[in-house]
Amino acid sequence: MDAASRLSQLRAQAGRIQHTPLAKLIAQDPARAQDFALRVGPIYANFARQHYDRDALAALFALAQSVDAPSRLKALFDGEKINLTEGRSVLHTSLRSDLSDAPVAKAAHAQALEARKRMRELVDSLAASGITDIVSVGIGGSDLGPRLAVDALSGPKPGRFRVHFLSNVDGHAAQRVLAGLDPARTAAVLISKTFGTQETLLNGAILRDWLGGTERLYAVSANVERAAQSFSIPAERILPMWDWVGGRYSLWSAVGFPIALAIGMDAFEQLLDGAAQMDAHVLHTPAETNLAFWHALTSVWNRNGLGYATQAVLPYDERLKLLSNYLQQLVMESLGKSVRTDGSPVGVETVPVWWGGAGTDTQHSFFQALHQGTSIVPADFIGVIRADAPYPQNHRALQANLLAQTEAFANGQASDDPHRAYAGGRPTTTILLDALTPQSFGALLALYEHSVYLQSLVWGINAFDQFGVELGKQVASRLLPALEGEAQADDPVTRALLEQLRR
Ligand SMILES: O=P(O)(O)OC[C@H]1O[C@H](O)[C@H](O)[C@@H](O)[C@@H]1O
Repeated sequence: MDAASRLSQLRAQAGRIQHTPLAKLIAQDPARAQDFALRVGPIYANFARQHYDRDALAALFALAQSVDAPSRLKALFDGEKINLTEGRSVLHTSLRSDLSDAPVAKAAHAQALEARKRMRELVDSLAASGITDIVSVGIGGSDLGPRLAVDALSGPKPGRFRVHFLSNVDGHAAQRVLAGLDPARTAAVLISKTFGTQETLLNGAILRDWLGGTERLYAVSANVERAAQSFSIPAERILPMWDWVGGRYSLWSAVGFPIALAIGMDAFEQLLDGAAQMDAHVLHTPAETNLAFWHALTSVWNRNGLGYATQAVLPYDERLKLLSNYLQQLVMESLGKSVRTDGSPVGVETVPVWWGGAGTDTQHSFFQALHQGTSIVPADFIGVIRADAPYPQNHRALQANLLAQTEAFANGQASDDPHRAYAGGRPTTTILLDALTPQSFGALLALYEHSVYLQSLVWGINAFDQFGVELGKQVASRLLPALEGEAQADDPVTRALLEQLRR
């Protein structure tokens, strides 16, 4: 049976068990509490509270085999041009791992090591200077990963530098970031794969003028010439990236320069080691015991089997509060497609809307809807076993809440009063990190990356292009003159709005 038929049969599979309460599925097969769980290094994940059974899982693993998922994973690591619409290799794994003998992957790994050496030298030279603050200017993939990593991994003690992030083209963002900073003690890193992104070029110009010149300006780009020309930055202060790294997969490259400045180069390399550990697991482990396969197939089940339209990510750790922002780009920019790589319609639903936030705060905002709303929202709960904060009673309370929520979501609670009844049947995966370290954090992000790629294989879509974001950019550049002068817009509604904006 081909993948398309297997995919469309997931609905029938789901129909078989959809009306069996999740709590009953678990009670009928209590061994799933152990059997539906995996550990990979510092990460433990338990899928027992997903609304499937062993037969459904068998169908999902058969689906993965029918798209040759293991050999296509190898194709990614080997640097085959799997980004078909742009004719590119996709080698973010070569930034942290050396798992392939293919010459193109070997060459990419060598380039990555060389860039890392230069990055260490730049970190050291900045550390030896009088600079106290770094402003990282970038957006999308050139912002979200470093911003998350710095927030997650900066310890309670101040590091060598304070690292600030500037992404939004809204001038209030620049105003806020620069307030209180001293230009004489600040350096700026302009990060842009293309060096053609409007937001980054405008904010970069603000930084250059505010710093009073280009002396403390650094850049990271795949377009070194453009970076050098447009901002007069000398080559020794520009770190490279390459067209074989997608923006949303790039924090492992020199795009991670702000991470290395915030937590140190050694800790940055530990982050890469954690991702490398996950890479080796995902590449070398059979699907049935492979964490990325479990994660990806669970997402496909919730989307195409059960038909759930959104997915939440709920870290029970304040340090991971930006994870949902990061995953929104990783997952939704990668999988937000309606046509297959050959241009034909996908024929099934693809990416759900990803959203979330940190517990326990979110319990007091949107959890009501998750417990009793009419839409069922599958969720990844992420907890940390060992706390590093000095308040053990708070950590126990945090963990109790995580356990309580996932249990209540699954089991619900009957009541004669419909207002006080909980239907249950809300599926969750619980992911636990031994501790939040650069390694475990790197492994976690690599897990999500691989899960995204595996989902794209099942749907037959290209996870590595993002043409959908281009149209808005084109229209914006057409409309800019209309805001600056008298030019008119063709669209009648835009014209009416322009009249208001020009008042
Ligand atoms: O790194 P840059 O070239 O400046 O691109 C920054 C971002 O902008 C684009 O709109 C893409 O949608 C993102 O994938 C990319 O990460």
